[in-house]
Amino acid sequence: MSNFPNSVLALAATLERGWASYREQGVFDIFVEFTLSLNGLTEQLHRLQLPGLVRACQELENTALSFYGERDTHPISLDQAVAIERKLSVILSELRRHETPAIQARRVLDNSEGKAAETWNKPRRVVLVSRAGHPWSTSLSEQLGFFGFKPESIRWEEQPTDDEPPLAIIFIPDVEGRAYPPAAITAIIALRTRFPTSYFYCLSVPSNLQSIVLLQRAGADACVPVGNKVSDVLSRILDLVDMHEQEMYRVLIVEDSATAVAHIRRSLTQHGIDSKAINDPRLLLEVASEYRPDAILMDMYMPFCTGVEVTSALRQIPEYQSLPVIYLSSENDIVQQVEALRLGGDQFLTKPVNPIILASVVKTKIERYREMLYSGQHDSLTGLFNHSTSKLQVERMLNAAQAGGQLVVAMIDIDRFKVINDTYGHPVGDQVIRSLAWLLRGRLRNTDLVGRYGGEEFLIALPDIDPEHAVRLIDQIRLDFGQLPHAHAQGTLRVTFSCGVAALPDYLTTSTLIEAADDALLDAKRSGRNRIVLNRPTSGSD
Ligand SMILES: Nc1nc2c(ncn2[C@@H]2O[C@H](COP(=O)(O)OP(=O)(O)OP(=O)(O)O)[C@@H](O)[C@H]2O)c(=O)[nH]1
Repeated sequence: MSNFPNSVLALAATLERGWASYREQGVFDIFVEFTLSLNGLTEQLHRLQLPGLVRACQELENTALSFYGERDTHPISLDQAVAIERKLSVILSELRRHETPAIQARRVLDNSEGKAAETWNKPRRVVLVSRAGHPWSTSLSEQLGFFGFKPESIRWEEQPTDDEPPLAIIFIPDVEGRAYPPAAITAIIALRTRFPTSYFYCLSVPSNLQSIVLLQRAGADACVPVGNKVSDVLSRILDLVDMHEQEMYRVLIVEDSATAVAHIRRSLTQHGIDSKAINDPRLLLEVASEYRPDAILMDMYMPFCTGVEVTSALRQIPEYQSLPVIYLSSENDIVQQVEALRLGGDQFLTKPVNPIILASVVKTKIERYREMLYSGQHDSLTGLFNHSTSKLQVERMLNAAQAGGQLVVAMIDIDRFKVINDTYGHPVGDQVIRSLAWLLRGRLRNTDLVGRYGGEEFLIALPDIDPEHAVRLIDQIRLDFGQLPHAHAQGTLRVTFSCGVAALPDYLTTSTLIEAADDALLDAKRSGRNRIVLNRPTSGSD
């Protein structure tokens, strides 16, 4: 399990220990603890974008919850314990199996110059299953390969040779829109049994409940309806492995009671939520600007001032206007509670707070808050950072680069894009933009910035790499993009892009770096397009 973050390893170990001690003592409270840590593990896996493992954990959670009962129904029966144990051991052994770097979405960049190997987005294995080789299998395989996946095509009756669970299995029926025949269901069950944690897609499923239920029972996670195009399927798979790993939720607790803090932090940790506590509200702004919380748990009555006063002051500061604030108090007076909410709080929880309610309120508030932040910072067509956030990110990367550090900025623009729109229509143009976004996201490291700077223009920034190395890397992406077939009503078309590059220390500020990359892009366009130009000033810097 060494490649998982420590928090996942710790939760998995807690889960295993928790179950062992429940089996020994059969006590209800230990069973509750066990389900709590299971929920925490599910959250963590969700954040790591491991849908198969999430699914397995959710199934176990459902089974455990169905045996929850009351204090006097514990210990549960042997049959029930065995049912839990079977599911638990699948999860734990799958976690251990991921010792290989497969889950890390990293790829080792070519190491031809004897440089230390750098970790890049690793291609992920996707198994395509069809009976006698299907045109979709060939086309999906080709496209997946372009986006950095490792496709493997097999027949219904075959099994993949590699024991490592693939990221996804895609089952393709012979005939579109017909109920899956028994032989297909048998093949799905066999694959699902062997790879319980891979994400399982069944394509061209007729839109009737009977077919969908049958496939779900056999093990399908997603039934893709008839009529979906290859690009729709591809987009689902790319969404599945969105390389941007979610950061842990962060909660700042403002509470003067050390006992209450310990209690709250314990509940949050069990749900995979990070927290920090301060006992003096006067420290709030300083700590918040450094810790960047996703929510604040605010005690109502503290020695220096009340939680309501702090919250209404916080709401005066633009960057904290929509940060969720949840009050904690033993206040039972409804009028006081309503007033507290009117003055800027989002929710009121009465102490002592039930740990499950606390975690679920915190998670719901944070999810909404992050969604709101996400839509303000991302472009809806590609999911990439939008113009202003991309610039802000370059600024951050620049600040993070230590003296003598490296940062390469590149501006990419699709060639003759107007002609593509005019000839094939806007939807085809949109798909070309999305394809380039996917390709860049799949090929670059998690630490690199990929933003949509304008209509058909992308801004990327790569830290810790020298300009020549970055140019070679982007140039390879350029060559591969030029080979990518884009579907339109009459067939496929090929598209190219041009790119301009500038780097530290030739240019030292965000605006000069971007301008220099833009100038180089203009040179690339002027000198014939479909090329990359590095802006290297002959003397000095800006
Ligand atoms: N389909 C689609 N088109 C867009 C989008 N945003 C901008 N465009 C179009 O992109 C085209 C950009 O065209 P130009 O700036 O003239 O450049 P070009 O045709 O790519 O030519 P060169 O850059 O000189 O190679 C315009 O026709 C815009 O309408 C978008 O989100 N979707």
